[in-house]
Amino acid sequence: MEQFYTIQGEGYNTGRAAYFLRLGGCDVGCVWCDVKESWDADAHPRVTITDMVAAATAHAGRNVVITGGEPLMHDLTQLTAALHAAGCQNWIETSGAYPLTGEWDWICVSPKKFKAPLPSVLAQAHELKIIVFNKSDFQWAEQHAALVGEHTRLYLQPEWSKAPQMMPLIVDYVKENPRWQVSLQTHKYLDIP
Ligand SMILES: C[S@@+](CC[C@H](N)C(=O)[O-])C[C@H]1O[C@@H](n2cnc3c(N)ncnc32)[C@H](O)[C@@H]1O
Ligand SMILES: Nc1nc2[nH]cc(C(=O)O)c2c(=O)[nH]1
Ligand code: SF4
Ligand SMILES: [Mg+2]
Repeated sequence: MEQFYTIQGEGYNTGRAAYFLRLGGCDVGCVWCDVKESWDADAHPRVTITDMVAAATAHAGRNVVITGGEPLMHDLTQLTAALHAAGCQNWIETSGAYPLTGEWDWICVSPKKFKAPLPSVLAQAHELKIIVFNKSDFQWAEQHAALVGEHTRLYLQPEWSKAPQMMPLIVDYVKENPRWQVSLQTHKYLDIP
């Protein structure tokens, strides 16, 4: 759908330069999704793997974030192998609703109520990033934290439109439950892609 070189705004790798490949297509249907224009894969031009790798390696950075849309609706075996061959670190942003394909250096799973994450994907997550839209999401977060590995980093990120109301609750929750960390969509505050 789109490609851009920016700073990873969210989660564990916040602040690091990364080239983003946003793949079209998602059927998860989050009511608050901030890229609904990604949902229809056919609305976007097709780009070859060769062109994606060339674009991703045309900058100084070698971190690549594959996101979407839901990137795991595509078989990512060939794309991630080509990126690795070109010297890239492959990071994914996924809801976990589809089986994991591809070779990954960092897996961020952000599970959704609208389409359940697969236990096999949760088990491989380096990072669990829960979007907090209302108070009940803390309990929901704990249910998913029980399904990830013992070393998985745990993040609570406010849904953007609810951040003013949810942020005080997230701050209190993290102070009481310090195995969780705060994640903010810092790129939105910085007004960068
Ligand atoms: C647009 S999604 C694409 C990747 C994948 N479909 C997913 O949901 O993880 C990228 C990240 O943005 C988060 N996100 C989407 N809309 C958001 C919103 N309104 N507020 C906060 N985070 C949001 C998602 O939870 C996910 O972690
Ligand atoms: N800067 C920046 N960081 C991000 N981290 C995850 C994003 C995404 O939409 O997947 C995203 C994004 O859209 N921009
Ligand atoms: S899974 Fe990701 S891309 Fe799909 S609707 Fe939800 S936030 Fe948007
Ligand atoms: Mg985004």
